[in-house]
Amino acid sequence: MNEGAKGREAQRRYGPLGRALVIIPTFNEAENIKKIVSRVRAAVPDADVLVADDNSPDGTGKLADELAVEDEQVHVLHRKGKEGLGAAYLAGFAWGLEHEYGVLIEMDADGSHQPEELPRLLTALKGADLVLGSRWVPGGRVVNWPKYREFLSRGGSTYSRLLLGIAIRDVTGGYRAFRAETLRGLGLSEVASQGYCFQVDLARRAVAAGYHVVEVPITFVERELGDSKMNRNIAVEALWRVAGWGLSDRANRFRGRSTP
Ligand SMILES: Nc1nc2c(ncn2[C@@H]2O[C@H](COP(=O)(O)OP(=O)(O)O[C@H]3O[C@H](CO)[C@@H](O)[C@H](O)[C@@H]3O)[C@@H](O)[C@H]2O)c(=O)[nH]1
Repeated sequence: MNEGAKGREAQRRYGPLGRALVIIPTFNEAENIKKIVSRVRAAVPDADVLVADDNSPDGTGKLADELAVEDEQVHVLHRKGKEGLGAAYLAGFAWGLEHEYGVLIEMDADGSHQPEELPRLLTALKGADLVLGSRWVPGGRVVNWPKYREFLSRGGSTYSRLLLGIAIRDVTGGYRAFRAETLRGLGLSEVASQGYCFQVDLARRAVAAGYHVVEVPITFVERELGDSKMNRNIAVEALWRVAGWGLSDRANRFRGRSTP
C-alpha cells in the first residue's frame, strides 16, 4: 500500500485524528502494569500501548514483554536505566512519531489516571491541538491524595502559572493527549527537563507556539500499589527550571522574540 492509501485507510479506521498510542512510562510498576494495560485496551480498543520502561529492577519490563507477546497492540521500549520521566516520554514520543501515530497520549502506570476517561480526552482533541486532563478545573478532583501532595501539586501549578504567565490550571498533570503535529511543533530536541517539570515545559511550549490547549476535568485517584517516584530532586529541579523559564520567556517577549 502506498503512503496516500495507508493514510486513507488509517482515517477510515481511526477517524480524522489517526491511530492513537498510549505511552505509559514505568519504573518499578510490576504490581500495576498488567492491570493498567488491560484497562486501556478495554477502554480504547483501537489504540496501541507503548510501555517505556527504565530497566525496572522489579521486572516491570519483563511483564510488559509478556503482554506484548499476547497482544500485538502492546509494545515495549526498554531503556537502559532510570533517566527520569521526561527522558522516558521523549523516547516514547520519538517511537510513536516514527511509527506514524496521529495521537500520542501520556498516562501514569499506577491507576491514578482513569483509562475510562480516555474517550473524553480524545473527543476533546477533535477541537484542540493539545488536551490536558485537569484536576483543578471545575469537575476535576483528586481521590485519596494526601493533603501535602495536593498542596504541592496545586502550589506547583500556581507557581508555574504565575512565573510563566500561562492560563492553565493543571500545568503539572501527566494525563494528556497530543496531536502528532502538535508534538512536532514543540521543539522536543531542545527539551532538557528530566523530572515532573517536563510536563510544565511541554505546556509552556505549546502555549508559546500558539496551539489551542484545552483542559478537561479528570478524577485523579491515588495509587493503591507501589510507590510514587516523587522526591526532593524532582521538586528542586522544578523550582529552578520554572524560575529560569519565567525569566527567559519574559526577556524574549521584551525583545519581541517568540518563546521559548
Ligand atoms: N520510565 C520511567 N518512568 C518513570 C520515572 N519516574 C516516574 N516514572 C513513571 O511515571 C509515572 C508517574 O510517576 P509517579 O511517581 O507515580 O507520579 P506521582 O507522584 O503520582 O505523580 C503525579 O505528579 C506527576 C508530576 O506532576 C504527574 O506527571 C502525575 O500525573 C501525577 O500527577 C509512573 O508510571 C512511574 O512509574 C522514570 O524515571 N522513568
